[in-house]
Amino acid sequence: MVTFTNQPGYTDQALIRNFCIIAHIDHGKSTVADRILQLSGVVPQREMHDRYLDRMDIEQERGITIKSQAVRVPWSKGGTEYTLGMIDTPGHVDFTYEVSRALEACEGAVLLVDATQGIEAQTLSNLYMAIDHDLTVIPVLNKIDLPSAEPDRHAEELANLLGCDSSEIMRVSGKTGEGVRELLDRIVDEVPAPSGDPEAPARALIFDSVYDSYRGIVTYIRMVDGELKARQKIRMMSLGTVHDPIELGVISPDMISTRALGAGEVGYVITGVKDVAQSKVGDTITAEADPAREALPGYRDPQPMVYSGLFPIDNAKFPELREALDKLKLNDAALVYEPETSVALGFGFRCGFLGLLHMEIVNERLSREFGLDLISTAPNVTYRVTMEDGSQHVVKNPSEFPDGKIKRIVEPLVAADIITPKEFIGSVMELCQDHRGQMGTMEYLSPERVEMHYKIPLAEIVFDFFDQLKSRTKGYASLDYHEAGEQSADLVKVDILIQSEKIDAFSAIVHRDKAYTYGVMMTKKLRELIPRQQFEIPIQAAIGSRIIARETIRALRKDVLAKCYGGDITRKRKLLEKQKAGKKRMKMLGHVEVPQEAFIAALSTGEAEDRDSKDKIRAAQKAQ
Ligand SMILES: Nc1nc2c(ncn2[C@@H]2O[C@H](COP(=O)(O)OP(=O)(O)OP(=O)(O)O)[C@@H](O)[C@H]2O)c(=O)[nH]1
Repeated sequence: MVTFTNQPGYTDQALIRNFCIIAHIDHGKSTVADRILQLSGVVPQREMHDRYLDRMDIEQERGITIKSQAVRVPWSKGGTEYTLGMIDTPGHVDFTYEVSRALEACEGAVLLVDATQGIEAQTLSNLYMAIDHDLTVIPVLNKIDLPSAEPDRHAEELANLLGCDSSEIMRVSGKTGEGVRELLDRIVDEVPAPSGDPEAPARALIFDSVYDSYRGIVTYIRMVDGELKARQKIRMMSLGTVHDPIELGVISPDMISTRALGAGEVGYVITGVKDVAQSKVGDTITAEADPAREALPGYRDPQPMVYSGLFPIDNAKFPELREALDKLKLNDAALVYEPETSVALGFGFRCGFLGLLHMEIVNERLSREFGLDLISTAPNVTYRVTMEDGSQHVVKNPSEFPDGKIKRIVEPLVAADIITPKEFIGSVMELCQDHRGQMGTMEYLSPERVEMHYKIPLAEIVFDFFDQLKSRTKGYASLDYHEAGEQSADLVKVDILIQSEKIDAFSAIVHRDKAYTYGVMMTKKLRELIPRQQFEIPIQAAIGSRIIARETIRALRKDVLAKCYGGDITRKRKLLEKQKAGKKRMKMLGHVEVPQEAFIAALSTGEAEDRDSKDKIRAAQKAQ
């Protein structure tokens, strides 16, 4: 086993191969990475566990990769010791931005395809990204140990796509390790060594960072030119700040400090700085003594696809939420946020995410890593509204939806690529039509499978589209999408009123055709969730001043006649009249407190969470 501790300087650039593993979700990237770690000896047998590089608990529990992980592994071929910089990337469409940053740090990409499934939507999108970055692509079929694998068929499919011979497609099993040794040899042979200038002033690209509560910000870098030495002042080029690094090193698979990092190497820098504003993904690090003139191109900021409000359940925790978001942002460059206030939920942040899974993961990380209990409002996309008077509004939140005469509302569109077995073409078309999709072209990838292209409003795709696609195609279809302009649409804002009071957290912008369904769904949900009071509570859904749905929570009534055994009818009537008048007065004065659990349940889309919150509310009611 080779260790890098106390390595005097840096590795010879000609012996470095930096590559990433890219694939559709679940095609086995992390499993193949495990075998590479094992074969190269960087992780001893007794410490090995499945998906070693998925270091977060959420990743292990869900079995998906969320963060790219860079690790250095030694590999010897023909008596020469090479240094491989390997990056395991996520496969889900929400984390494409992670993949694009990883590609920037590599010269080669191993494109894995599950030999039982063949090419899927993210296989294509990741391949195109790798080609865009001029990377050498090594195509590999994985899971060849499975009895249902059809390596010959899928090798043909992949060869057609890449325009190569099917004999060039490698075959491996991440499970048994078969073929992985040959894959590493091929990486050494085919992936070019980094081409930076070792003599030039130092330039290193920050491709990721993380907040460590003991050491402060840990910055992951790819050295492009020159070298950085430990204890030499460094400068962040876009921020202009100068730091004394307290440690430089490589990850193999844990952090190992080195005396220097040279051109082509992937490693980390710790400056001891705890202020999160001092580190920016995409920035260039240079040496203060001999600074580079020009920064590296960096990254394009990702555009959030969906927005949602995040509010601490305990409003006093607002400053903690701000701090947590600042720290999380270091490790999740795609997260954006700005302060927001809601009448119903208090102070919070309007956050932008790349999709619903991203939103779910951020929520979960805030709760696990920072111990925050949060309510998130229903997600929505960004709209542009033009008024009759010519004024323009960008609406990221239903509460920003302008009152008055609207001339035009524009919504974002995505180009969706769906790959499906041909027997499901009809169901996919139907689903896309239900979601206001416009069909584009359709291509056969093989006689059995087609790729369909659609333009669909983003708002239609981010919510339940993927689940429905999976259920209609028995799990066989895959989806990828990217931004594709805008279109005008007939959208309205639906408000929810409880006791005639508008509850801002429940407002939503929806297509006019779906306004009624939303109104009915929300009012019904709230009727079940809000505890009964001494008076009757109307729950209404409205577009402007027009009510489109209504539910009523009946009043709790005391049996005022309980003590009247027999007796005079007029006496009973009097008691009932008195009760009625009392209820009327209460209704006018009464204020409905919507319990926090009701907010959480009403705003969640998951059935299970719904049930859970309903149970909690019932238990609370019982306890009263
Ligand atoms: N039989 C068999 N199963 C495999 C092989 N490679 C991966 N798997 C299984 O396939 C599933 C997905 O593997 P992962 O390595 O988590 O896939 P991934 O591509 O890293 O997934 P994401 O990072 O979430 O995109 C796991 O249950 C693995 O055990 C293989 O070669 N053979």
